Amino acid sequence: MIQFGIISRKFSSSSTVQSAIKNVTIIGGGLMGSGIAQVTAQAGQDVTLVDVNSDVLAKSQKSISNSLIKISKKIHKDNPQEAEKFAKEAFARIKTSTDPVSAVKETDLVIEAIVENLEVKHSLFQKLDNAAPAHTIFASNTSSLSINEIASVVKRKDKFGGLHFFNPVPIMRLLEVVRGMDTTDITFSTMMEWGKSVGKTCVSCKDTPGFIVNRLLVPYIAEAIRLLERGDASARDIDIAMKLGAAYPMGPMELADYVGLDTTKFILDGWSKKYPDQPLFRPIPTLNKLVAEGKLGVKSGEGFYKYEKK
Ligand SMILES: C[C@H](O)CC(=O)SCCNC(=O)CCNC(=O)[C@H](O)C(C)(C)COP(=O)(O)OP(=O)(O)OC[C@H]1O[C@@H](n2cnc3c(N)ncnc32)[C@H](O)[C@@H]1OP(=O)(O)O
Ligand SMILES: NC(=O)c1ccc[n+]([C@@H]2O[C@H](COP(=O)([O-])OP(=O)(O)OC[C@H]3O[C@@H](n4cnc5c(N)ncnc54)[C@H](O)[C@@H]3O)[C@@H](O)[C@H]2O)c1
Repeated sequence: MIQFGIISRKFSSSSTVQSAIKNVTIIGGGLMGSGIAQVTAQAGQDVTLVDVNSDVLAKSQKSISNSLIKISKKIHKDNPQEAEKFAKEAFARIKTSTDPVSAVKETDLVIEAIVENLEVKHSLFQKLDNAAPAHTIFASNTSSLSINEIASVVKRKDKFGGLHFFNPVPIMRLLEVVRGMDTTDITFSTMMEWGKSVGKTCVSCKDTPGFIVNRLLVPYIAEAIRLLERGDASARDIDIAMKLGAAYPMGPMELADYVGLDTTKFILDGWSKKYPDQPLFRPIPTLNKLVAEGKLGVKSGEGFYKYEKK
């Protein structure tokens, strides 16, 4: 049975966070950014969700609205009016924008959830560093890049860290909070407290490839794709095996489709370039072919499986 951290937790942020973080800007309105915006708004904080693509923002607003309706019915299961009010109020706390620079002018925390590419993240953070107030904390939701390398282009390295959420953000209860080499104690504790304030259980990890979860999960997914590639078992049988034999909620092929095959490929490509001697990180022709064909998993309607387009 899935347990909702957000339900069992009272929506009272700790006093430190209440005074430090009132206004949060999420850059990247895709799969992860929309979920992060939602949980932040559910916790009573004001959010600006930014994407360069206004169509993405429209799609995100729709998915946030649907998700909020489901979640609010669970939180207020005996009170439909309260449920409707909760969903409405949370939705109203989320503004959208296509301009990252103006969106960070009055924010306390920026969480970046754009494409998994170091150069693109650098270019964004350089612009934001000049535009955001001095007190603003910057965090990246990167799956696989080094927090120190992302932070290398900003002046506020002491106010930079990793906040790594899991998909689907409104449901998954974990948040990995990552300290860079220059992250100060106050920045780190504010990030931990903020994570708790949005209903997540926080674990901390050094700035090491994949932090905790992805260092274990990505090689596992990669090995599953290699098993398929060798013709040892079908995608369906690999998934059934891991669900029924290891009690995983999704099999590795389903999970790769869910995470996004492009994101999975970006992670492996980055790691194999950086650690060429590690066989677990080597590129996988089957994965590369699917991505080249635009088969990115659930979000594109096809990956290892076919999906109804949303
Ligand atoms: C790569 C990155 O850096 C890191 C990562 O994110 S790695 C990926 C981590 N995520 C995972 O491993 C996810 C594994 N999968 C799961 O936990 C589950 O399959 C799942 C929670 C996604 C879906 O659960 P499942 O029982 O299979 O399906 P489903 O019945 O559709 O959903 C369960 C409940 O969650 C709800 N739900 C699912 N997604 C939701 C969302 N986004 N918002 C609100 N509710 C949602 C459903 O409505 C359903 O509610 P119900 O029980 O009241 O009907
Ligand atoms: N997919 C997952 O399961 C998952 C889980 C945890 C972390 N992450 C990480 O989160 C980040 C986002 O992943 P996602 O799956 O949400 O990707 P996504 O492709 O769904 O969304 C990324 C969004 O960023 C937007 N974007 C790109 N450049 C931008 C810019 N300069 N300014 C503003 N918006 C910009 C794109 O238009 C797109 O909508 C990546 O770093 C990824 O590694 C992904």
